[in-house]
Amino acid sequence: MIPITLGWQLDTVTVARGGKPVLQGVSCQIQPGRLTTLLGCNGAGKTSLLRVLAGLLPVAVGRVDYQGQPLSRLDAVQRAREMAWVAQHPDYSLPFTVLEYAALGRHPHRDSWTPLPPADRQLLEHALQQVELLPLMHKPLSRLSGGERQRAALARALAQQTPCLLLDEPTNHLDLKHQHALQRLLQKLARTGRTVVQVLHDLELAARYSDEVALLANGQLLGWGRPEAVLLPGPLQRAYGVVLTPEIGTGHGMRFTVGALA
Ligand SMILES: Nc1ncnc2c1ncn2[C@@H]1O[C@H](COP(=O)(O)OP(=O)(O)OP(=O)(O)O)[C@@H](O)[C@H]1O
Repeated sequence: MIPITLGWQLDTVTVARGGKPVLQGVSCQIQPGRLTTLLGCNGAGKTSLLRVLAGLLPVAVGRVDYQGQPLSRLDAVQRAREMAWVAQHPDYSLPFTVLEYAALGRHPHRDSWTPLPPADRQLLEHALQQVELLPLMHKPLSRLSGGERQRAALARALAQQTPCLLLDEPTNHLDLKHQHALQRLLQKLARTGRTVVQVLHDLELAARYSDEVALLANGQLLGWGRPEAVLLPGPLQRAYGVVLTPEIGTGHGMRFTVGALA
Protein backbone atom coordinates (compact mmCIF):
# COMPACT_ATOMS: atom_id res chain seq x y z
CA MET A 1 0.00 0.00 0.00
CA ILE A 2 1.31 3.49 -0.88
CA PRO A 3 1.32 5.70 2.25
CA ILE A 4 -0.53 9.03 1.94
CA THR A 5 2.06 11.76 2.37
CA LEU A 6 0.92 15.27 3.10
CA GLY A 7 2.98 18.27 3.98
CA TRP A 8 6.73 17.75 3.88
CA GLN A 9 8.56 14.46 4.00
CA LEU A 10 12.33 14.68 4.45
CA ASP A 11 14.43 11.58 3.98
CA THR A 12 18.08 11.62 5.22
CA VAL A 13 18.64 15.19 4.04
CA THR A 14 22.19 16.48 4.04
CA VAL A 15 22.97 20.07 3.11
CA ALA A 16 26.32 21.86 2.84
CA ARG A 17 26.94 25.62 3.01
CA GLY A 18 30.33 27.07 2.23
CA GLY A 19 31.68 23.53 1.84
CA LYS A 20 30.63 22.55 5.37
CA PRO A 21 27.72 20.22 6.24
CA VAL A 22 25.03 22.23 8.08
CA LEU A 23 22.31 19.54 8.04
CA GLN A 24 23.17 15.86 8.30
CA GLY A 25 20.83 12.93 7.73
CA VAL A 26 17.65 14.80 8.72
CA SER A 27 14.50 12.71 8.32
CA CYS A 28 11.08 13.94 9.41
CA GLN A 29 7.51 14.48 8.36
CA ILE A 30 5.72 17.78 8.82
CA GLN A 31 1.98 17.39 8.59
CA PRO A 32 -0.66 20.05 7.92
CA GLY A 33 -2.68 21.37 10.84
CA ARG A 34 0.30 21.56 13.21
CA LEU A 35 2.40 24.31 14.68
CA THR A 36 5.95 23.00 14.56
CA THR A 37 8.87 24.83 16.19
CA LEU A 38 12.54 24.33 15.33
CA LEU A 39 14.82 24.75 18.36
CA GLY A 40 18.56 24.64 18.99
CA CYS A 41 21.52 26.88 19.70
CA ASN A 42 23.05 29.45 17.32
CA GLY A 43 24.34 27.75 14.20
CA ALA A 44 22.48 24.47 14.92
CA GLY A 45 20.88 24.50 11.45
CA LYS A 46 17.35 25.83 12.13
CA THR A 47 17.34 28.49 9.40
CA SER A 48 19.00 26.05 7.01
CA LEU A 49 16.22 23.51 7.64
CA LEU A 50 13.54 26.19 7.15
CA ARG A 51 15.23 27.21 3.87
CA VAL A 52 15.20 23.58 2.72
CA LEU A 53 11.43 23.44 3.38
CA ALA A 54 10.99 26.66 1.38
CA GLY A 55 12.98 25.24 -1.53
CA LEU A 56 15.62 27.96 -1.07
CA LEU A 57 18.54 25.71 -0.29
CA PRO A 58 19.66 22.82 -2.49
CA VAL A 59 19.92 19.38 -0.92
CA ALA A 60 23.22 17.55 -1.52
CA VAL A 61 22.00 14.13 -0.40
CA GLY A 62 18.53 12.82 0.48
CA ARG A 63 15.05 13.73 -0.63
CA VAL A 64 12.49 16.46 0.12
CA ASP A 65 8.90 15.79 -0.89
CA TYR A 66 6.04 18.25 -0.59
CA GLN A 67 2.48 16.96 -0.92
CA GLY A 68 3.88 13.63 -2.10
CA GLN A 69 5.98 15.09 -4.95
CA PRO A 70 9.61 16.21 -5.06
CA LEU A 71 9.65 19.83 -3.85
CA SER A 72 12.05 20.67 -6.69
CA ARG A 73 9.19 20.19 -9.18
CA LEU A 74 7.60 23.45 -7.97
CA ASP A 75 8.87 26.66 -9.54
CA ALA A 76 9.26 29.89 -7.54
CA VAL A 77 5.72 31.16 -8.24
CA GLN A 78 4.14 27.81 -7.36
CA ARG A 79 6.12 27.76 -4.12
CA ALA A 80 5.05 31.33 -3.33
CA ARG A 81 1.42 30.24 -3.69
CA GLU A 82 2.01 27.38 -1.25
CA MET A 83 4.43 28.86 1.30
CA ALA A 84 4.81 32.29 2.82
CA TRP A 85 8.24 33.06 4.21
CA VAL A 86 9.26 35.53 6.91
CA ALA A 87 13.03 35.89 6.99
CA GLN A 88 15.08 36.35 10.15
CA HIS A 89 16.03 39.83 8.90
CA PRO A 90 13.36 41.04 6.45
CA ASP A 91 14.31 43.85 4.07
CA TYR A 92 12.67 47.00 5.41
CA SER A 93 14.59 49.40 3.16
CA LEU A 94 11.75 49.58 0.63
CA PRO A 95 10.14 53.04 0.35
CA PHE A 96 6.67 51.64 1.10
CA THR A 97 3.84 52.28 3.52
CA VAL A 98 2.72 49.39 5.73
CA LEU A 99 -0.20 48.70 3.37
CA GLU A 100 2.01 48.73 0.26
CA TYR A 101 4.49 46.42 1.97
CA ALA A 102 1.76 43.97 3.01
CA ALA A 103 0.44 44.10 -0.58
CA LEU A 104 3.67 42.39 -1.72
CA GLY A 105 2.07 39.26 -0.30
CA ARG A 106 -0.55 39.37 -3.08
CA HIS A 107 2.03 39.29 -5.90
CA PRO A 108 2.13 35.51 -6.39
CA HIS A 109 -1.62 35.65 -7.06
CA ARG A 110 -1.84 38.47 -9.57
CA ASP A 111 -0.25 40.31 -12.45
CA SER A 112 1.89 43.06 -10.88
CA TRP A 113 0.66 45.64 -13.37
CA THR A 114 -3.04 45.39 -12.50
CA PRO A 115 -4.52 47.56 -9.71
CA LEU A 116 -5.28 45.80 -6.44
CA PRO A 117 -8.81 44.30 -6.65
CA PRO A 118 -11.26 45.17 -3.80
CA ALA A 119 -11.14 41.56 -2.49
CA ASP A 120 -7.36 41.88 -2.09
CA ARG A 121 -7.77 45.15 -0.23
CA GLN A 122 -10.11 43.36 2.22
CA LEU A 123 -7.57 40.55 2.66
CA LEU A 124 -4.82 43.08 3.36
CA GLU A 125 -6.89 44.93 5.93
CA HIS A 126 -7.73 41.61 7.62
CA ALA A 127 -4.04 40.65 7.70
CA LEU A 128 -3.11 44.03 9.20
CA GLN A 129 -5.88 43.69 11.77
CA GLN A 130 -4.58 40.23 12.78
CA VAL A 131 -1.26 41.80 13.79
CA GLU A 132 -2.83 45.01 15.17
CA LEU A 133 -1.34 47.27 12.51
CA LEU A 134 -4.50 48.60 10.87
CA PRO A 135 -4.17 52.07 12.48
CA LEU A 136 -0.64 52.37 11.01
CA MET A 137 -1.48 51.18 7.49
CA HIS A 138 -0.51 54.47 5.80
CA LYS A 139 2.68 54.99 7.79
CA PRO A 140 6.04 54.51 5.96
CA LEU A 141 7.97 51.40 6.99
CA SER A 142 10.98 53.62 7.74
CA ARG A 143 9.05 55.26 10.58
CA LEU A 144 7.96 52.11 12.39
CA SER A 145 9.43 50.64 15.56
CA GLY A 146 11.29 47.29 15.37
CA GLY A 147 8.27 45.33 16.61
CA GLU A 148 5.88 47.16 14.28
CA ARG A 149 8.13 46.31 11.31
CA GLN A 150 8.22 42.68 12.36
CA ARG A 151 4.41 42.69 12.48
CA ALA A 152 4.33 44.27 8.99
CA ALA A 153 6.43 41.34 7.70
CA LEU A 154 3.95 38.95 9.34
CA ALA A 155 1.01 40.80 7.74
CA ARG A 156 2.68 40.42 4.32
CA ALA A 157 2.99 36.67 4.92
CA LEU A 158 -0.61 36.37 6.14
CA ALA A 159 -1.85 38.35 3.10
CA GLN A 160 -0.16 35.77 0.88
CA GLN A 161 -2.95 33.34 1.96
CA THR A 162 -0.80 30.23 1.60
CA PRO A 163 -1.47 26.78 3.08
CA CYS A 164 1.97 26.93 4.76
CA LEU A 165 3.79 29.55 6.80
CA LEU A 166 7.56 29.38 7.35
CA LEU A 167 8.68 31.90 9.96
CA ASP A 168 12.27 32.48 11.08
CA GLU A 169 12.22 33.90 14.63
CA PRO A 170 8.87 35.67 14.12
CA THR A 171 8.82 36.96 17.72
CA ASN A 172 11.99 39.05 17.15
CA HIS A 173 11.44 42.58 18.51
CA LEU A 174 7.93 41.76 19.75
CA ASP A 175 6.89 42.75 23.27
CA LEU A 176 5.51 40.10 25.64
CA LYS A 177 1.87 40.68 24.72
CA HIS A 178 2.52 40.52 20.98
CA GLN A 179 4.74 37.41 21.36
CA HIS A 180 1.86 35.53 22.99
CA ALA A 181 -0.74 37.04 20.62
CA LEU A 182 1.34 35.86 17.65
CA GLN A 183 1.72 32.34 19.06
CA ARG A 184 -2.04 32.14 19.64
CA LEU A 185 -2.66 33.34 16.08
CA LEU A 186 -0.25 30.71 14.68
CA GLN A 187 -1.94 28.03 16.79
CA LYS A 188 -5.34 29.16 15.45
CA LEU A 189 -4.06 29.08 11.84
CA ALA A 190 -2.75 25.56 12.41
CA ARG A 191 -6.15 24.51 13.84
CA THR A 192 -7.76 25.60 10.56
CA GLY A 193 -5.48 23.25 8.62
CA ARG A 194 -2.46 25.42 7.82
CA THR A 195 1.04 24.04 8.21
CA VAL A 196 3.04 26.43 10.38
CA VAL A 197 6.78 25.98 10.96
CA GLN A 198 8.71 28.53 12.98
CA VAL A 199 12.15 28.97 14.52
CA LEU A 200 12.21 30.19 18.12
CA HIS A 201 14.79 30.66 20.85
CA ASP A 202 12.29 30.86 23.71
CA LEU A 203 11.82 27.31 25.01
CA GLU A 204 8.87 28.20 27.26
CA LEU A 205 7.00 29.92 24.44
CA ALA A 206 7.74 26.96 22.16
CA ALA A 207 6.60 24.39 24.74
CA ARG A 208 3.44 26.27 25.55
CA TYR A 209 2.11 26.73 22.02
CA SER A 210 3.74 24.19 19.69
CA ASP A 211 2.12 20.91 18.69
CA GLU A 212 5.57 19.59 17.86
CA VAL A 213 9.13 20.72 18.41
CA ALA A 214 12.31 19.69 16.62
CA LEU A 215 15.56 19.93 18.55
CA LEU A 216 18.67 20.42 16.40
CA ALA A 217 22.36 20.32 17.28
CA ASN A 218 25.26 20.54 14.81
CA GLY A 219 22.88 19.99 11.90
CA GLN A 220 21.44 16.79 13.36
CA LEU A 221 17.98 16.15 14.67
CA LEU A 222 18.10 15.13 18.35
CA GLY A 223 14.34 14.75 18.66
CA TRP A 224 11.03 15.56 17.01
CA GLY A 225 7.61 15.32 18.66
CA ARG A 226 5.45 16.67 21.50
CA PRO A 227 7.39 19.26 23.55
CA GLU A 228 7.23 17.20 26.77
CA ALA A 229 8.61 14.14 24.93
CA VAL A 230 11.53 15.99 23.29
CA LEU A 231 12.57 18.71 25.74
CA LEU A 232 14.20 16.35 28.25
CA PRO A 233 17.37 17.11 30.28
CA GLY A 234 19.72 14.90 28.19
CA PRO A 235 18.84 16.22 24.70
CA LEU A 236 18.58 19.79 26.05
CA GLN A 237 22.10 19.61 27.47
CA ARG A 238 23.42 18.18 24.21
CA ALA A 239 21.67 20.90 22.22
CA TYR A 240 22.48 23.93 24.37
CA GLY A 241 25.60 22.86 26.29
CA VAL A 242 24.02 23.87 29.62
CA VAL A 243 22.08 21.98 32.26
CA LEU A 244 18.39 22.75 31.76
CA THR A 245 15.82 21.25 34.10
CA PRO A 246 12.33 21.11 32.61
CA GLU A 247 9.21 21.21 34.76
CA ILE A 248 5.76 20.54 33.43
CA GLY A 249 3.47 23.35 34.67
CA THR A 250 -0.28 23.24 35.14
CA GLY A 251 -1.98 24.53 32.02
CA HIS A 252 0.96 26.75 31.05
CA GLY A 253 3.26 24.38 29.21
CA MET A 254 6.74 23.91 30.65
CA ARG A 255 9.31 25.87 32.65
CA PHE A 256 13.07 25.49 32.28
CA THR A 257 15.57 26.19 35.03
CA VAL A 258 19.06 26.98 33.76
CA GLY A 259 21.88 25.37 35.76
CA ALA A 260 25.37 26.78 36.34
CA LEU A 261 27.06 28.03 33.17
CA ALA A 262 30.54 26.62 32.55
N1 LIG B 1 25.37 31.69 3.61
C1 LIG B 1 26.10 30.84 4.31
N2 LIG B 1 27.28 30.37 3.83
C2 LIG B 1 28.04 29.50 4.52
N3 LIG B 1 27.68 29.01 5.73
C3 LIG B 1 26.52 29.44 6.25
C4 LIG B 1 25.68 30.38 5.59
N4 LIG B 1 24.60 30.63 6.36
C5 LIG B 1 24.76 29.89 7.47
N5 LIG B 1 25.90 29.19 7.41
C6 LIG B 1 26.40 28.26 8.43
O1 LIG B 1 25.48 27.19 8.53
C7 LIG B 1 25.38 26.75 9.89
C8 LIG B 1 23.90 26.73 10.29
O2 LIG B 1 23.40 28.06 10.18
P1 LIG B 1 21.87 28.37 10.42
O3 LIG B 1 21.64 29.79 9.98
O4 LIG B 1 21.04 27.32 9.82
O5 LIG B 1 21.79 28.26 12.03
P2 LIG B 1 20.62 28.63 13.03
O6 LIG B 1 20.37 27.41 13.86
O7 LIG B 1 19.45 29.20 12.32
O8 LIG B 1 21.36 29.74 13.92
P3 LIG B 1 20.84 31.10 14.66
O9 LIG B 1 20.09 30.69 15.88
O10 LIG B 1 22.15 31.76 15.02
O11 LIG B 1 20.04 31.89 13.67
C9 LIG B 1 26.23 27.71 10.72
O12 LIG B 1 27.45 27.04 10.99
C10 LIG B 1 26.47 28.89 9.82
O13 LIG B 1 27.74 29.47 10.06
